[in-house]
Amino acid sequence: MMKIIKVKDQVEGGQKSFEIFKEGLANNAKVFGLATGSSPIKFYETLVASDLDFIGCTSVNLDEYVGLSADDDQSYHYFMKKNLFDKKPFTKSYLPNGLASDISAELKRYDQVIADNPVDIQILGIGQNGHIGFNEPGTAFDSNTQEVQLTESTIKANARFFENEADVPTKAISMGIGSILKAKKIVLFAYGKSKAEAIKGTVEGPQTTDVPASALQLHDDVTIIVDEAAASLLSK
Ligand SMILES: N[C@@H]1[C@@H](O)[C@H](O)[C@@H](COP(=O)(O)O)O[C@@H]1O
Repeated sequence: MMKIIKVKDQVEGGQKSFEIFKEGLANNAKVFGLATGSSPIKFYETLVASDLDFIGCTSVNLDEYVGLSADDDQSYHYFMKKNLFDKKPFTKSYLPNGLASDISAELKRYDQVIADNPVDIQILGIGQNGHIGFNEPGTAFDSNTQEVQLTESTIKANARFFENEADVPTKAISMGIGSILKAKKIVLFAYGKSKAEAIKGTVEGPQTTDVPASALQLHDDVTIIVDEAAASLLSK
């Protein structure tokens, strides 16, 4: 089932998802699936300002760029440290290793991490083309962790975080859609007009690999937090 929560802005969206995390912790959730990008930033700020703590908990992130080290300030490792882990550490935090010399061994390792740490609550953003994690259009709904070639549109969209578009890595390691769907509960954020088409496809479109997030229709506990612009193409 998909539940849509319309919010006025990212601050309100952050508060709504904070309530979901808080309730999850109170109900013994231990493993949190985390995401990067701009959409969860206000949510992380809310967590940081709160008195919740994640000692005894585990985090598992969705993805990492290939070729960036954990201390590169464009890496997702760095993003998570800066926005959350430095202030609210988890007892154990996992991300794919973007510098792994043996990528296929790294994919296996990460699948094992996911199998050993079943996610209670998964946070997601969404790409303009409907990607979740870095699962671009065409990705099978039952996919495991994989190395992905980023599409031109994703590289362009993410170029805003880099000095030059040429600096954006062209590959990433991403948890698969099948793995994402195994989370008990999923919370997806989408803000702004550039996400409206993707949200329409996710919620009202057919289940199609052309819109990776439409796979979420297969899950029974998805909350979609949207602002007015991102919700603007929904029929209700
Ligand atoms: N791999 C990330 C996704 O996990 C994220 O959802 C997406 C949207 O980012 P933003 O929230 O900044 O729009 O960007 C990247 O591609």
